[in-house]
Amino acid sequence: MPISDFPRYPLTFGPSPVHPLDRLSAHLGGARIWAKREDVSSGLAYGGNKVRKLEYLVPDALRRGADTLVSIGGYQSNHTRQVAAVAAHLGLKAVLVQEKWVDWPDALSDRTGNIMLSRIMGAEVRLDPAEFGVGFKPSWERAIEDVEARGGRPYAIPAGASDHPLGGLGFANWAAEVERQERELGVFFDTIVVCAVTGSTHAGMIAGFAAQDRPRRVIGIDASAKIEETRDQVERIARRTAELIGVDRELADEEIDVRPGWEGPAYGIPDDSTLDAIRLVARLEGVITDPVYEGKSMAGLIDLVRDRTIPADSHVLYAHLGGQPALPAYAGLFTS
Ligand SMILES: Cc1ncc(COP(=O)(O)O)c(CNC2(C(=O)O)CC2)c1O
Repeated sequence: MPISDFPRYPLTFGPSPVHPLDRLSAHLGGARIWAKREDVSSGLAYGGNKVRKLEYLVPDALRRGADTLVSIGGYQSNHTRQVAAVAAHLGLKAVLVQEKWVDWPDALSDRTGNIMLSRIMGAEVRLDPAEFGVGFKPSWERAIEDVEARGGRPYAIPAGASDHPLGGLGFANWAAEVERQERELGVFFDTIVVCAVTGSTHAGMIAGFAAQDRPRRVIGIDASAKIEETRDQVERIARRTAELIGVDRELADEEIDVRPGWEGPAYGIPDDSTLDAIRLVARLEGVITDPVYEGKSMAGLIDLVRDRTIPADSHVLYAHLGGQPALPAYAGLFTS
């Protein structure tokens, strides 16, 4: 059924803003670059892309009578922080498993940034030594069982709210919102660039745009350093979401477009291109990106515009998905 028929619990202030990045565009001398700002779309603890996804999971959780949202991420997960915020907003509890996804030499990485915010919002934060991986983890399954054992009613939200039957709907709806904003702005974004890790942001966009008439490229920039796993996750969720919202055709293989935007050694570790991208867009536009996610997708965007993979006559829309609250955990990178 069409995306508009799915129950949605509004958690944003309305459509996220779309605005041009004219100084960055001029600096690169190619395509006209615009940004759509999920980082300033909600009043819930600095927002971000997961609020969009949770708009479609919350009705399901409330319908099931859940009293505790249970999710998982790394120590500096933006996703679990957003789960904590939505739980607080709804009067629910939150149990968050925070695994050691990043071997980062900052002593405060499990006590500042996102994880600090989750504690301030009253979430039960469980540190776990397990390494990076976006699949279903034993630590998360134990947390669900523990909530049940103490008489609670858990609602299980996987990493990034991605590998969930409703995980792609948030950004399928985002695609419909973009189409409405294009009419208001009098522009058509032939290319979208978005960061991908657990995959349902990119996947939802692919499915949502496939339901529209005009074709466009939706390029995912992998930030996991496990690009084949990311591509598989994006493809599976995109096909499942397209079927769910009634797209009347099969997605073509080339619509699952995931690319490496950086050459870092592992998830959560920024490389020089990431740091260069963070500083460039901050100094040209006053727009802040982070070393784990958006700095990498911004690095990918810059490369694609510079090498004209995105043609000079394009209008490209950069999806800014948030991530700034993790910056204090990487403060050592920005001492000058
Ligand atoms: C700021 C930001 N930008 C992009 C992404 C990637 O989105 P997907 O997981 O939907 O692919 C995240 C995810 N973050 C995860 C988290 O635990 O925070 C799910 C990995 C993100 O937080």
